[in-house]
Amino acid sequence: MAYFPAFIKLKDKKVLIIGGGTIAYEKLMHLLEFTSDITLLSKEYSRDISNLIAVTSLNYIQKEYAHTDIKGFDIIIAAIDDISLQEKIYIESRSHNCLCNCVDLPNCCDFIFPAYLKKGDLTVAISTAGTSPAFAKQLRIYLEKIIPNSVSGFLKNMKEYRDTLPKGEERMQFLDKKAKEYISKWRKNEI
Ligand SMILES: C[C@@]1(CC(=O)O)C2=NC(=C\c3[nH]c(c(CCC(=O)O)c3CC(=O)O)Cc3[nH]c(c(CC(=O)O)c3CCC(=O)O)/C=C3\N/C(=C\2)[C@@H](CCC(=O)O)[C@]3(C)CC(=O)O)/[C@H]1CCC(=O)O
Ligand SMILES: NC(=O)c1ccc[n+]([C@@H]2O[C@H](COP(=O)([O-])OP(=O)(O)OC[C@H]3O[C@@H](n4cnc5c(N)ncnc54)[C@H](O)[C@@H]3O)[C@@H](O)[C@H]2O)c1
Repeated sequence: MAYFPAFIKLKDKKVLIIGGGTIAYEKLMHLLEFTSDITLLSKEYSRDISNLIAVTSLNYIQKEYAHTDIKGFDIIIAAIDDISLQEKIYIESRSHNCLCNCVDLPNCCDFIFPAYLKKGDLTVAISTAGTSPAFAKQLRIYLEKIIPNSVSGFLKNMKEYRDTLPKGEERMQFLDKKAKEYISKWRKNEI
């Protein structure tokens, strides 16, 4: 079954990434765009992660994972190169009030990472339900090219209208017309 697309507010959520290699770094870079309350736990850290730790105030613990290390975290990402440990962490997470993502085991994921692009307040997220992460990535690259950067300014104006115009049918029609006009200009390469 496909995954329900939702946008999660990470404010006040404690995130734990277990693992300090290539994939942990990728997940970390994506999460850092949305929250800074991230703790890393790993036996060893890659050069990229070590460099980041040196210049930011990321919490990190250098140790082998032990049962109960996930306690107190709301979101767990098991990014170790040990599939049986990923499964153990997932099973353990069932008795905690948290969401778990295991990077090798789609069946042991309460949520999966989409490929996404951000332009101002626009976020476009792409999932293939785990069928082809490579395709999700390439589609993201394509959409990044075709979605105009001006969309962030356009959305700022739309926010201003919503904040100032009185709610109701008239405002709804006005906003719909503005959105339609923007997309129509975009399609004619006029922006
Ligand atoms: C989108 C993206 C987001 C991100 O990482 O934040 C993401 N994977 C990305 C890249 C990527 N991952 C892989 C390749 C190699 C080519 C290929 O296999 O296609 C590439 C391409 C590359 O790196 O170039 C290999 C891979 N991935 C998973 C497995 C395990 C398995 O499938 O069993 C294996 C096999 C490992 C092995 O080889 O053994 C699993 C998952 N990967 C997901 C997300 C989730 C499903 C997303 C969806 O709905 O499609 C899910 C289920 C879980 C999760 O990670 O949350 C990010 C692109 C970001 C971007 O650039 O925009
Ligand atoms: N989901 C995805 O998008 C995706 C994409 C490609 C690969 N993968 C999978 O992700 C996994 C990780 O890949 P990688 O390239 O980051 O590996 P890596 O070897 O670069 O990193 C593994 C990290 O896990 C740490 N680690 C291992 N066992 C540990 C333990 N018991 N306690 C604490 N830390 C421990 C290591 O110290 C290391 O930092 C692989 O199994 C790979 O198949 C997932």
